[in-house]
Amino acid sequence: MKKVLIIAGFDPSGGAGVLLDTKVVRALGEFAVSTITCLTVQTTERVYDAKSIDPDFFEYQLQKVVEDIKPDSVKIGLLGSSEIAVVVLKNLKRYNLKNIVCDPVLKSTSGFEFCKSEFIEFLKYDFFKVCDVITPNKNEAEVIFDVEIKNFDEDVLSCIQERIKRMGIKSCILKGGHLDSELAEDILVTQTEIYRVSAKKKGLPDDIHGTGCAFSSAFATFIAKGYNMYDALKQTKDFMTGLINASVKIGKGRLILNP
Ligand SMILES: Nc1ncnc2c1ncn2[C@@H]1O[C@H](COP(=O)(O)OP(=O)(O)O)[C@@H](O)[C@H]1O
Ligand SMILES: Cc1ncc(COP(=O)(O)OP(=O)(O)O)c(N)n1
Repeated sequence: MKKVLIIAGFDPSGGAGVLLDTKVVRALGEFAVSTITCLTVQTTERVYDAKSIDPDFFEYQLQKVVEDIKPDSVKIGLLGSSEIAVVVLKNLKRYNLKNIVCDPVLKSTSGFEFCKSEFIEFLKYDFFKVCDVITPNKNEAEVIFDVEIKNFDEDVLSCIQERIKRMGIKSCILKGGHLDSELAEDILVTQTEIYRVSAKKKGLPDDIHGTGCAFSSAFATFIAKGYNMYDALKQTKDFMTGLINASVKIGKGRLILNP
């Protein structure tokens, strides 16, 4: 059995964060171990607050689990503070962890700002370099690459490809859930290739909660299974389409995924 290390935040409603991530890994037949970076007060309607775990305590948690269980891939979700991000970066290097998939969660769809500007600079110029792939949505990609995105046209993609080379980022999957289009298109941009997958969009762009968390966990699981990036993306897209089509309403707010 493959092991996927989840480094992410806690959403008590189960619609995002480690509760969803671990369900995704399990649904794909592999084993998730999880470390929690921060706690949120959150429902299917919105994020109310977030509080980081003490960085030393978080590091203790991470080191002990990694010394016990060697992961086949790592999914990084909400980091929540520069202090936690510094600890994660230090330990990714220290334990020489491989197959690192980072979902750069900056702001919730309901508008809650998870991080400050100096934290974003740290991610851009120090953290992303050690990741094998980052998976920003439209809004995150605009902040990370300093480019306005109305759609994924050739000009936008070549601009992003040029920036990932300049910033030393190995590869990036641009997620198109928030674009105003009939298709939900996701694009893998490496330093040399551009590869697209798409599916029909269900409902309105922001109707479903947790899609970014599920996407990055599924992708990390397919990488742990040994798929290359292109096949992992195809598999992830099929898995996501099934999950999204079966999304459920369990609270007063957005639909959630139930892997
Ligand atoms: N309404 C939708 N219909 C179909 N696919 C969607 C929909 N919303 C998001 N997706 C897909 O879910 C995944 C996560 O994308 P996105 O919602 O953009 O990320 P995030 O949750 O980080 O904002 C992508 O594969 C995207 O194409
Ligand atoms: C604890 C926690 N982690 C991540 C998110 C963001 O979830 P995501 O799937 O990226 O996007 P939205 O559901 O906000 O559209 C979160 N809300 N909480």
